Amino acid sequence: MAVYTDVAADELADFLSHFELGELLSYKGIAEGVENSNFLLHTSSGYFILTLYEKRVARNELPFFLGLMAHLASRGIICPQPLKNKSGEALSELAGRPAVIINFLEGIWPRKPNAAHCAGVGQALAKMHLAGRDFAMTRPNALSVSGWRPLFDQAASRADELQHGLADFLRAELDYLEGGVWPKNLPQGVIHADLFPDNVFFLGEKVSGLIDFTFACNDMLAYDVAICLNAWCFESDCSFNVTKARAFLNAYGRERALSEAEQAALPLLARGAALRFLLTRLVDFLNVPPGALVRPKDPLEYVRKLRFQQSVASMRDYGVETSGLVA
Ligand SMILES: Nc1ncnc2c1ncn2[C@@H]1O[C@H](COP(=O)(O)OP(=O)(O)OP(=O)(O)O)[C@@H](O)[C@H]1O
Ligand SMILES: N[C@@H](CCO)C(=O)O
Repeated sequence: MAVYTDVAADELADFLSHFELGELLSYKGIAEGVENSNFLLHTSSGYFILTLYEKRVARNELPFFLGLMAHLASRGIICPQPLKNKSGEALSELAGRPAVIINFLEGIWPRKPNAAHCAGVGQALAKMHLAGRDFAMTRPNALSVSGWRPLFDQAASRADELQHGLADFLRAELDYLEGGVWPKNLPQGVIHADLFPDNVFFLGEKVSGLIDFTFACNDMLAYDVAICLNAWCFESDCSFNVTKARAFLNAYGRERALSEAEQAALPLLARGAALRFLLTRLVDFLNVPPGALVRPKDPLEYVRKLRFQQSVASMRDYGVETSGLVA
């Protein structure tokens, strides 16, 4: 459960008195997520989500996330909307943390995504990329290549506690990706940067909403595709599923065709994406704050995914003939 910061009932009731949300009936910490503290609120007006932003989120970045959610919604993307308090502000403070209340989205995230879910997320991701084109604010990706070495340095001395040789494996991959191979001239835009299954809600096999824009930023659009390829197209034993990859990539390509350069770069971007999540998971695994209610995610899952991506030569290994996707 991700609750790093506890909130007392009287403190919450006082906070809610600044909103037009009626009376607090009950609230509970949400048993999912690893980044921020989330609570489900039940008030006399309905259900809402309260997020207290934690370590990886700087307060001055919150207007970007909140503005993006409003922008995407105005372009037809279903995502939570921040609620304004009686003073007209969406961002306030609770228990010493930046705090936002958002509306509750219907749907559930898929515990075992199938090919239809993968197609759904492919289409939704491309639509989000298109909808983000005219969003005026920008935020650099703090967790792109230059952000990985500091994570590695935090974890290197203890990495082998998880797996013998892990520190050397990570160092070699980092040296490679930092060594000038990372693409520079691919199409850029607003990316979600964390569109894992637990951030995509479905009603049946239809996407009903995207959540958690905490890592959204400006970066290569194909990097977002690579993140999803890793997050959606492997089985629980970490074997790659070409049927899911084909469904995901083709659905993405029908909304926004990947250029030849993007396709050529995808295996490399997927290596980088695997390393990025491996590193944050490793740091989190080794540094669970005392008293926090959180279930850290498995770093070794991403070792296996990274090894697979290191073996990929081209889009064919993802089960896709390039012609259908080229811009
Ligand atoms: N708008 C919403 N409507 C319904 N449920 C929500 C909403 N926002 C969050 N949740 C619930 O809270 C959980 C955690 O939310 P979220 O993914 O934003 O947290 P996080 O700590 O930032 O997670 P992550 O580890 O994915 O970065 C979600 O899996 C979902 O169950
Ligand atoms: N989606 C991330 C956690 C949130 O950043 C992971 O699975 O490692």
